[in-house]
Amino acid sequence: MALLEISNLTQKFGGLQAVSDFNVSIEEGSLVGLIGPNGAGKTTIFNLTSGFYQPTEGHIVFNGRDTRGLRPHQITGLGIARTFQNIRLWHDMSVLDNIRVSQHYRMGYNVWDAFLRTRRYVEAERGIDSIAWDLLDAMDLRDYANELPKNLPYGLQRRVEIARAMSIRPKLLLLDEPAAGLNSADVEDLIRLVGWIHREFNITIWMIEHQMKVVMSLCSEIKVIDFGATIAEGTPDHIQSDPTVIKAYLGDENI
Ligand SMILES: Nc1ncnc2c1ncn2[C@@H]1O[C@H](COP(=O)(O)OP(=O)(O)OP(=O)(O)O)[C@@H](O)[C@H]1O
Repeated sequence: MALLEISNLTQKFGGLQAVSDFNVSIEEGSLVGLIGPNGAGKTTIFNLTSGFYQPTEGHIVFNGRDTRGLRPHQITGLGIARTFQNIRLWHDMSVLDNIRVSQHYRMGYNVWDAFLRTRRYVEAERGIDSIAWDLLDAMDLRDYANELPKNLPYGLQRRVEIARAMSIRPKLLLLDEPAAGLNSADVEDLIRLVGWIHREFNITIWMIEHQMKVVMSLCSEIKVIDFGATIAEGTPDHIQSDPTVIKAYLGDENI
């Protein structure tokens, strides 16, 4: 059984059909790309998968469970973490606190435990700290633990955002254009980082990306959409030479 099974997914915004009968089956442990021209519906598919929108039609089944009706934090609880096209960090909290805070949804203590500083509270907080420091070490961020993200270069902010997503120990990591806004050295770092995370944590990754270099170096399979519908799928080599894909990106006159 696939880890993520999306069938007949359709999303309408008023008269606009942003996603149209979209299907995908993502196997556990794979690293899969989702590409397509601007406005093709990629982020909408991620927003549906992570519970930000409820689909007009269709089903999203994650780890055997239909996610319809679940709120984003419940979907996070099932093991889906994501990053955003425009980095979303708490810029006035330290890097360490950004990573700590995302784990609180599963802290296992209530407000009275926190108020009375019970053993349950102290142990849960210790666990959160230890995961956060382990991740900072693993992702070469320890030196920046006490910095505010807004004071870091963009490439490091992206790294912090990925570390924060990883702090919930997801089964599936959704990366929405992780290379957006990065310079070429940072793109190389990102390729290394995502490849390393995939291997080290044996995690399933689904990635939207415009930079072909990133997609082609990392993904074993790619799905291409245009106007909300799948137009091609296959290996990077197959996709690169598919005339339908070239036409979608460049228009008829360039073929
Ligand atoms: N909340 C919304 N309300 C209305 N229309 C929306 C909404 N979200 C997305 N759309 C529209 O749906 C279409 C698909 O948008 P989406 O952001 O999913 O595309 P995308 O493939 O991620 O594009 P890009 O590569 O530029 O990020 C676009 O026409 C967009 O304007």
